[in-house]
Amino acid sequence: MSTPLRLGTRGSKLAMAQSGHVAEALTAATGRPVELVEVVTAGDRSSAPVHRLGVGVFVSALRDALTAGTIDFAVHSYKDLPTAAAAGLHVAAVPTRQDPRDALVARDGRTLTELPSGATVGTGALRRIAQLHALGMQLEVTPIRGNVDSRLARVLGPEADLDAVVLARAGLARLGRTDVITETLDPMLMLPAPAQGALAVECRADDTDLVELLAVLDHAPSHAAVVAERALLATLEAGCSAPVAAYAVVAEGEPTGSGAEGDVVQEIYLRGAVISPDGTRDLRLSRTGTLADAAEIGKALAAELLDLGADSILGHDGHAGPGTQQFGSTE
Ligand SMILES: NCc1[nH]cc(CCC(=O)O)c1CC(=O)O
Repeated sequence: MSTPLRLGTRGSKLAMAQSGHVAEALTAATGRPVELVEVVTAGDRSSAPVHRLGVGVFVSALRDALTAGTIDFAVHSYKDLPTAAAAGLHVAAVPTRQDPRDALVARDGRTLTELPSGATVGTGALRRIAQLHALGMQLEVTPIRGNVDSRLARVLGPEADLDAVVLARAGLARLGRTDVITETLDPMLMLPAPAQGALAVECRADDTDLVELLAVLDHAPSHAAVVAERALLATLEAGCSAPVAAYAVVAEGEPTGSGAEGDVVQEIYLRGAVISPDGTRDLRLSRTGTLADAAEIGKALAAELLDLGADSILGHDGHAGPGTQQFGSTE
């Protein structure tokens, strides 16, 4: 029996669930045993709003452990990874992505359109806050943080103080809690975060045997979708807590004309959005291309959004943007 591979993971229920799935899948595919090693990150220790903690709060300690060699590989929620490449590290696989859409969990089984004006909706992400305001439903959007259970308790628990919360469907799915969802939100209304629902399996770039081994976990269409979404995010120079949304769908396109073999080309459809936190400015565009051009599609869509003024929404042009305004109050 070979020595177990050490898989570094955050200790939250969600992180443990997703790392456990990856460990099982790797052992099933390769026969290699995997042990989970818990690593505490700054994001776990602080209860400040995520957009105040800075990029990478959930991943830096895991990456430090990888670099130091105390773990062999790590599983991250891909949307929590900063877009800047990490020196010496490599994303060796993106497993099949979960449904990336956001979910509404509301009292009395309500859907979004059934929420009365003034209904209180909790969410921590600027992207969701912005899109909830953009609906023009006069919702009272309340910033919340914490793990999935504590967020659900704000609606479902004995001390419930909110009418609804919005959170990633993927997180609920990994915890086996999709039963509480009252509506899975249409991406045309609530476009997900870049890479939401996807995992990144990361190891040291020079650990070539492991890079090769982990590749069995990769799902090419999921990987390409994430590449397109994150190219958009990186080109906008925005982080995981910016009011930027992107969602790529990979589908088989029309067979290309003459090919006797009837080549089926995989097409990628990317939609991106930049929304001001108060919802008054809302830029949304989409674009299609081939799978091989995933990164270029993301960059091109970001360039189009910048042409429309995304910069001023993101605060890169010296005007007030998310970095310079105050959020966190009940708007
Ligand atoms: N920002 C927190 C976070 N990071 C990853 C997930 C779970 C969903 C995923 O893996 O994309 C969540 C919870 C949420 O957004 O509700």
